[in-house]
Amino acid sequence: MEMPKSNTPPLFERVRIENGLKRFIDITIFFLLVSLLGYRLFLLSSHGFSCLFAIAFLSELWFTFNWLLTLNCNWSPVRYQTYPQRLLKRVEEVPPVDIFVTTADPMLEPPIITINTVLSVLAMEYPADKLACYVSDDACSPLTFYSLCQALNFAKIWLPFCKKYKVQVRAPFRYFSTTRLSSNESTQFHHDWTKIKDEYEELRQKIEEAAKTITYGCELKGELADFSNAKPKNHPPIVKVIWENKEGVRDELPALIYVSREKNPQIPHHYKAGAMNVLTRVSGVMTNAPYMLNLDCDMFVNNPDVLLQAMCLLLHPTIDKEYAFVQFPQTFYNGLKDDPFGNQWIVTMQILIHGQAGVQGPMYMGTGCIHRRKVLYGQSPKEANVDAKYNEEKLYKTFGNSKDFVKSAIRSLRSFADDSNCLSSSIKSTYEVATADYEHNNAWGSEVGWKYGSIVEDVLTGMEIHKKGWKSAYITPTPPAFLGCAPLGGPVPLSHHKRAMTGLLEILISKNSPILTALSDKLQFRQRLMYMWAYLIGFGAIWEICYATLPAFCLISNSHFLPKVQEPVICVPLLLFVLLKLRMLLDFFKTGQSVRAWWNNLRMEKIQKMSSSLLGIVAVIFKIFGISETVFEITKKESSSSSDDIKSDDGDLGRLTFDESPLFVPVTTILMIQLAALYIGFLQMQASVREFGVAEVMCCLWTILSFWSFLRGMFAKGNYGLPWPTLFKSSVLAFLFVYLCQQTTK
Ligand SMILES: O=c1ccn([C@@H]2O[C@H](COP(=O)(O)OP(=O)(O)O[C@H]3O[C@H](CO)[C@@H](O)[C@H](O)[C@H]3O)[C@@H](O)[C@H]2O)c(=O)[nH]1
Ligand SMILES: [Mn+2]
Repeated sequence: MEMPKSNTPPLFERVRIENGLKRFIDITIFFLLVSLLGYRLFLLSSHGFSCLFAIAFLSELWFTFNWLLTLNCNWSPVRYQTYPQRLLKRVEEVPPVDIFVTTADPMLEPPIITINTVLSVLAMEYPADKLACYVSDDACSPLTFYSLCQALNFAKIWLPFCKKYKVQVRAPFRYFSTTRLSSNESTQFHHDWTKIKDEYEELRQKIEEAAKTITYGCELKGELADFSNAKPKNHPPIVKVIWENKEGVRDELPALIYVSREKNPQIPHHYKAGAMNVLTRVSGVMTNAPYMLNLDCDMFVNNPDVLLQAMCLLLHPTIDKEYAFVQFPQTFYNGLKDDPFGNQWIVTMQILIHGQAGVQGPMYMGTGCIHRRKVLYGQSPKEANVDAKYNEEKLYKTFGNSKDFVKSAIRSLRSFADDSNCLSSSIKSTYEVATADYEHNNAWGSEVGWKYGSIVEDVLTGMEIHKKGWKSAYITPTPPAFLGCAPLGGPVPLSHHKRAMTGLLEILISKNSPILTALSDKLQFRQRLMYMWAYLIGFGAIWEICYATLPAFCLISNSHFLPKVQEPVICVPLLLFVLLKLRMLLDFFKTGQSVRAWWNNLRMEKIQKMSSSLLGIVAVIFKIFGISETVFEITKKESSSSSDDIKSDDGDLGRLTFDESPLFVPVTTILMIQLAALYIGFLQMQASVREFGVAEVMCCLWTILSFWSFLRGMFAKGNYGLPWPTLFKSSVLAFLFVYLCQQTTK
């Protein structure tokens, strides 16, 4: 525990997590890696230079370096314990919070999902007059706006119901699909429950019906008239106050505001980061709360106390100037059994991020995070005098030309509370700050707000905050704070991963790279290593691919790169292999997962490295050479939003499905290479022109086993089968590889 002593009990505790066994394993692995390097150097010096050994050496050098980075991330984990009950006794009033929900495409992100998130936000356990929910719609969709208006009507009965019965899950679709009536409850409850469920069902159907009639370009009347000429990528700003808590009533509804920033095809909009900056400004001129919580449209509030939890850290008297943001884990509700796509991130969220929390703090993950507004306005820790930093001219140069916004920014930076003003009266200023060219010639996206330059704006923005010397905290309450939806099936999980890898690598080569700014920023040394680790995940794919094709090369060209079985050094790579897999298995057991889940994650990790990471690298190379820009492709959300959600027992739900996406080509190619290598090795053995390379054969078999789903895909039909063009491209590439291997040995 690291808390200053005082007579009042603390609002939170920061507790070290013991992990002696893991440290021991990690260090052992490190020494084994070093021994392997030593062995490689010895071979290189005694046998002379060979390309094969050089590649093996470089790969192993990479693995060793990367292991040091991994070790750093896991070395000193901490967890936070919060006491919201004490907070309520201590403070007279909790501070206002602005909540941002982003959505960008009504097809990929059906409005019913967004409104469920919004409903869960409106129903949080927090004084309603302190909350305002801003929904950013990057598609300018009349359907989304219509759905929000309908959702508001439903909220008027949903909120009282939630508060009366202390409902935990306040996203209706989830609540009704996970709770059933039992005879223990009162008849009044039965009556209310059935009524609300019917109302929700009606709301859902209304939106479904509307989806058929309300489309872009159709004639719209009344409140929707503003959308008549709007095109998703070309339209003026639209800001609408759907609900305003006019009298500042505690038990009423929080404010709800719809924001669609202007889009102009000539002006870059910077995807989500751009949307977040507009939300920051619009909320600045409207409510200007000192704290901002942001959520993806599919991340609903699962624990209604989250804001109180976070306030335990943010309001703690002695550390007011330390924690810039509080991050909650990304947890998913639509997880399939045993995590077949390896994207539930359970080990990451329950183990790895605690490791990050033990240094300067967790990275910002883009959703489920509460920021201090003034930090995003560029403030550094312990920076007292705002007036000295900004003169009038500098203010406009930094924050842009809106008088009202600049005024609000000054108040934030001075930590002045804003008097509640009438939202509708500030509509005019919101239009001003939501224009597409507002950020021209000022500091938005560079010094203030969400940072531009990477499609993982979150990690970049968080790093820039850490660079100022701020810390961040990680809270993992039970039940989980927020729940989102992870992509299932087809190329979606892979393209999702590819986008992350592209974005991370983008930061590494940008001017913000923590290598370049090492002398001028306040990142702690270990925190810098942590960011390096994250940025290099994608890059590591190159070495993984080398290492996966080396054994195949050896079998084809009748050579060796690993020790023979009779040599005692074989223990080193063997032990390394076992320990690495065992270490991962221990993490899975510790988080209550099965051996199956471990295996699924293991193979998916390997598949991801050789597909999405590889293509991520390619995307970044294209960007460097100006061939194409990196794009934020929105992930398709599953819309299991009806209240009667029947869990499908379909055993094939977790099976990988394929299409002609280039993502599937590299893995298929590598798989074919392994198969060809085994076959050729076998033929040569028959002809007894060689000894048997046991280690190499084992490596090939391991890769084939990891790519089993692809092997099945080579023979399956329909969605489960690899399509002909993919098979054809891969065969050509594999054939080329085999041919080249044979050439080198001639
Ligand atoms: O032009 C855009 C593109 C996306 N979004 C929103 O961004 C969010 C995240 O998009 P999604 O496709 O779901 O991406 P994920 O990979 O699931 O998002 C993770 O990764 C992103 C980039 O690192 C972070 O911004 C997210 O918060 C984090 O959940 C969604 O609410 C979108 O509506 C926009 O508002 N405008
Ligand atoms: Mn998402």
